[in-house]
Amino acid sequence: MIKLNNISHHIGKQKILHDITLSLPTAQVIALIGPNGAGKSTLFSVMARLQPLQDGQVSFAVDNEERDIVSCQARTLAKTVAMLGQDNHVQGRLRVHELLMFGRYPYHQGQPTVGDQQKVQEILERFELEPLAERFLSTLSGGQRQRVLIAMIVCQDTPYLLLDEPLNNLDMYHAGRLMRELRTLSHSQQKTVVIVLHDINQAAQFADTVVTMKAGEVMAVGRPADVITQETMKDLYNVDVTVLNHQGRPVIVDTV
Ligand SMILES: Nc1ncnc2c1ncn2[C@@H]1O[C@H](COP(=O)(O)OP(=O)(O)OP(=O)(O)O)[C@@H](O)[C@H]1O
Repeated sequence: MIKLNNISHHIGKQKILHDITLSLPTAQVIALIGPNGAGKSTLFSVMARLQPLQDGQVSFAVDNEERDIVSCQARTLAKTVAMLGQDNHVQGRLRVHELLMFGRYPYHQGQPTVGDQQKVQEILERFELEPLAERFLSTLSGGQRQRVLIAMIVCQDTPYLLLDEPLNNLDMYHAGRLMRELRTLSHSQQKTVVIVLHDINQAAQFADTVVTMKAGEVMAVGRPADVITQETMKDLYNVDVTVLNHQGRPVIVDTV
């Protein structure tokens, strides 16, 4: 469980997050949706301690223990939550398998073990990255680089993953593969995967829970069928949609 308690956040004089209180269940795929500028990335960076927590509390439950992000040691936090941001600058002179090994740093601290190598190999296979393993990052396409970055985050093997728009640059095949892989990780390895998505139909198809945000506030939390409605889409995005049903999950079509 992730517990967010009365989170508020300012940048300069502007209030970006307004008193967010939220409990997110364990072992689920949770989609965080909302319009540009709603505060989704800011919330993630506060949750992952990339920005200092100004107001409120954030904790991650691990083995009946609540890890508060303010008091948690850096190494413990790195074994608790991994985050993929939107702007990822990677050193181009690294090979793909070397970047994945970076994800193991909290465990090996610079001295990889056989176990770390096995983990990297497992993730290379799971994400169909073996053909790229020896390539330098600077030689990869945008989508390939994105897939490698996500694989590095998964190598970190944390119980909580925060992925900010992971489907950026991914084609239809790789987007679907990634969402299925994340669902498997979540349901079979009890990982909690929170994903910012702009593709509402991906959220509708793969999320167990959808959280909607607008203007720094959480508007709704629930199952896709309950949250992704004509009214919610109008309220969030000011678009008129038709909501269809496919195997019990909503599918939206822009009807403007
Ligand atoms: N460094 C900054 N300085 C000033 N304002 C900022 C800064 N970073 C973010 N903001 C503002 O905070 C608000 C929330 O931004 P944030 O990036 O969290 O939104 P988002 O929901 O992730 O948006 P998007 O879907 O466009 O990625 C926006 O109004 C943005 O302009």
